[in-house]
Amino acid sequence: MTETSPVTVTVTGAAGQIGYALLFRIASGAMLGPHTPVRLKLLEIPAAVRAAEGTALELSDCAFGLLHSVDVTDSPASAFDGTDVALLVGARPRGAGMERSDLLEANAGIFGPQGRAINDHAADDVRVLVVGNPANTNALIAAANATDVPRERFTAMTRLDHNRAVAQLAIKLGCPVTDIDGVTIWGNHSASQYPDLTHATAGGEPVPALVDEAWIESEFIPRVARRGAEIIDARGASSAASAASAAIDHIRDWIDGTPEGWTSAAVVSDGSYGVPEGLVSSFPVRSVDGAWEIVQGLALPEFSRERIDASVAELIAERDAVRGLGLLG
Ligand SMILES: NC(=O)c1ccc[n+]([C@@H]2O[C@H](COP(=O)([O-])OP(=O)(O)OC[C@H]3O[C@@H](n4cnc5c(N)ncnc54)[C@H](O)[C@@H]3O)[C@@H](O)[C@H]2O)c1
Ligand SMILES: O=C(O)C[C@H](O)C(=O)O
Repeated sequence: MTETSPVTVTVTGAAGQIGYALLFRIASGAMLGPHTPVRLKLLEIPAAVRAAEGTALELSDCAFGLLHSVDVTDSPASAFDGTDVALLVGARPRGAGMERSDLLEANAGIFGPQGRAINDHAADDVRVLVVGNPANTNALIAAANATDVPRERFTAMTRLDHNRAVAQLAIKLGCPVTDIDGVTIWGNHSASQYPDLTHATAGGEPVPALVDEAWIESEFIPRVARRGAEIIDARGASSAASAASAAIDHIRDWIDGTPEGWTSAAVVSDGSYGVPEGLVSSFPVRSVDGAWEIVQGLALPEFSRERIDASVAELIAERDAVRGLGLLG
């Protein structure tokens, strides 16, 4: 017997790779816990609705005790009706000959209307995670088009980068991932991101004393920042199960609180660490009482400052490009 009322979760791009890896874990209770029933709403473009309906048939066949219902639609208004948790996964991938500005414009055509639909139809306490790339700027667009929803409800995913960084460090040190704390991803979910080990610890020991700087600069940082490309190269498709797992980690921690230490998430900047207010940038964060808080007071050596500034400069350029196209509402 379940103990709480159902939570409505909307997943866009539900027929895609990440959607397929994500939906079954949500329905099994991995995201909202073993006592919370789930109403799933799957949003797809018309051409992929049939495939999403196939996924819905499989969800039914799993006989998940927590799965209250599954609706499939191509209408953002009905997909976000009453949504408590919105996972915006569906996005337009970069095609041959597309410039970055074309990609931003194509995605604005998706995230602007979805932001407005969230504004008009979602639950008052909706939480939004943007996974579809360029995730930070797509979240900025969605938030700008949801003027009645507090901006802190819009986030973008850098938890996959965070998890990659923790895993790479644990491999290097030959320790369990659970020994690692204090890792941060700063900036954009792109190759410009800064995976920062300055404040990291392993089993309580400061990491900078355990690994040499050359490894951090020439192996760790590029490996984590370019891991997406490494996966595409090996798999012939972009990361899907690991992205789905990171999305589940992000929402679970947002609702339940971060266990100890901190994690990374792209949240709307309040000006902390000199990141311009309003940009959706990755920070060290804790979730307290159901809200993300940026961890304050970390010292930033020059090496860190330069890398954060470089990634933030890319976010500013993306913001200015979409603003120039009139896409920020
Ligand atoms: N932030 C991260 O860490 C991270 C990690 C991995 C992938 N991604 C990004 O996630 C996105 C999805 O990846 P994927 O592998 O699932 O891609 P995919 O191509 O397999 O699936 C994308 C799905 O989105 C759907 N879609 C497109 N426009 C839509 C719209 N307007 N409304 C609803 N659905 C729509 C498509 O029909 C497709 O089924 C990509 O942009 C990818 O780059 C982000
Ligand atoms: O890197 C990519 O293009 C895909 C995705 O954002 C990833 O980080 O795996």
